[in-house]
Amino acid sequence: MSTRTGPSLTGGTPLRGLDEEEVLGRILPLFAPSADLIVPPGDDAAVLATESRTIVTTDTVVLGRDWLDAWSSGADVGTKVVAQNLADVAAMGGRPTGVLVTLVADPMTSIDWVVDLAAGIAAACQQAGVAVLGGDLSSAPAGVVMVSVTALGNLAGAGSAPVLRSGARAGDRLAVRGSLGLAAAGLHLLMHDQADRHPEAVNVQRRPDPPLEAGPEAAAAGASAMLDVSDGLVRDGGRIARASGVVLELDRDALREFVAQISDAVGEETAWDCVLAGGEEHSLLATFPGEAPAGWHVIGAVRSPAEGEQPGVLLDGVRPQHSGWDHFRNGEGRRP
Ligand SMILES: Nc1ncnc2c1ncn2[C@@H]1O[C@H](COP(=O)(O)OP(=O)(O)O)[C@@H](O)[C@H]1O
Ligand SMILES: Cc1ncc(C[n+]2csc(CCOP(=O)(O)OP(=O)(O)O)c2C)c(N)n1
Ligand SMILES: [Mg+2]
Repeated sequence: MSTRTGPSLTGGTPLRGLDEEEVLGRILPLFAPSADLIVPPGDDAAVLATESRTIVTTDTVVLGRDWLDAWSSGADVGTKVVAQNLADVAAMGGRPTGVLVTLVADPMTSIDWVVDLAAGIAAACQQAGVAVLGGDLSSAPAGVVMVSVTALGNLAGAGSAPVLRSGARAGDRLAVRGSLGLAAAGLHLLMHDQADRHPEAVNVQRRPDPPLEAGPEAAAAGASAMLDVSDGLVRDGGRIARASGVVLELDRDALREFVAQISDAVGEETAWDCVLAGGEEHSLLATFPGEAPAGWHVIGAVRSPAEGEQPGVLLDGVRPQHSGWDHFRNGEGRRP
């Protein structure tokens, strides 16, 4: 059953009924002008005025791997791929400034879907005060649609340091800003045709809304390490642990409030899986040498590994069996 609103990927006029200029003519007017954009989209490259060190990151979504047409509209896909990228900028302690967008699509893809995608990208960028700098269009074999976004950002001030994954130290507090498990619960409900059981979770799966302001705030408050939770709390926590050479001790009691938000909709056991291993949340996970700033939930602590112990994540002292998301292991495993 389709729960998507908006135009479907197929139907109506296909891209192959237009030329590239006509497609761009439908898309480019949707993007808001920006005072910092010295040369806007339309020339060989854009020129953006910047004041500080530049952060740059990229993330891609693929039809069938990251969304299904029955679940998500073009605007949902555009909102999500922008959010994923801006969360990576925030997780370095920076503020996003601009995005580049590449669409690679089967020529049978509907122009109405593409315009809806661009509208989602435009709205997400406008909400975050981010300029669309341009992008690229290319065609793909039948059934393939892919959207890739590259985001730029600034560190708070000239000479200011980014917050890396490697700075967590024994004695730090581990804290999260934003929700945990909602996007995964939403995915679970969409897969089981039960979207009406938790509309908010389904909305987070379709349109994550990362706490972007909290990234630079955490940096200013002295965060020692930070990342956004894209592949699951245990998996992403493991990245901080290994990069920093520490053990992250998760406190099960502190995670119960996140489980409680979804357990009625998906059941207690699945709710724990969603909180510990659910991807696509794009909340921020950070370590702080002192008190965590207001709005952050302390969910654990950082300690040095015992002799012979590997860096990693423990839940109430036990290594959780949650592996989280991996594109190659979770993919369909067919030979190309
Ligand atoms: N194909 C690639 N070529 C070069 N670097 C890559 C490639 N894929 C990922 N990386 C880099 O590896 C790191 C981890 O990537 P990823 O797991 O996608 O991070 P995130 O979850 O923050 O998006 C990032 O620094 C990213 O830039
Ligand atoms: C059709 C479909 N299958 C599976 C998923 C689940 N899923 C896709 S990507 C992902 C994890 C995060 O994606 P990734 O591109 O690795 O983000 P990054 O870590 O690079 O930020 C998850 C849980 C989905 N959203 N849609
Ligand atoms: Mg990535």
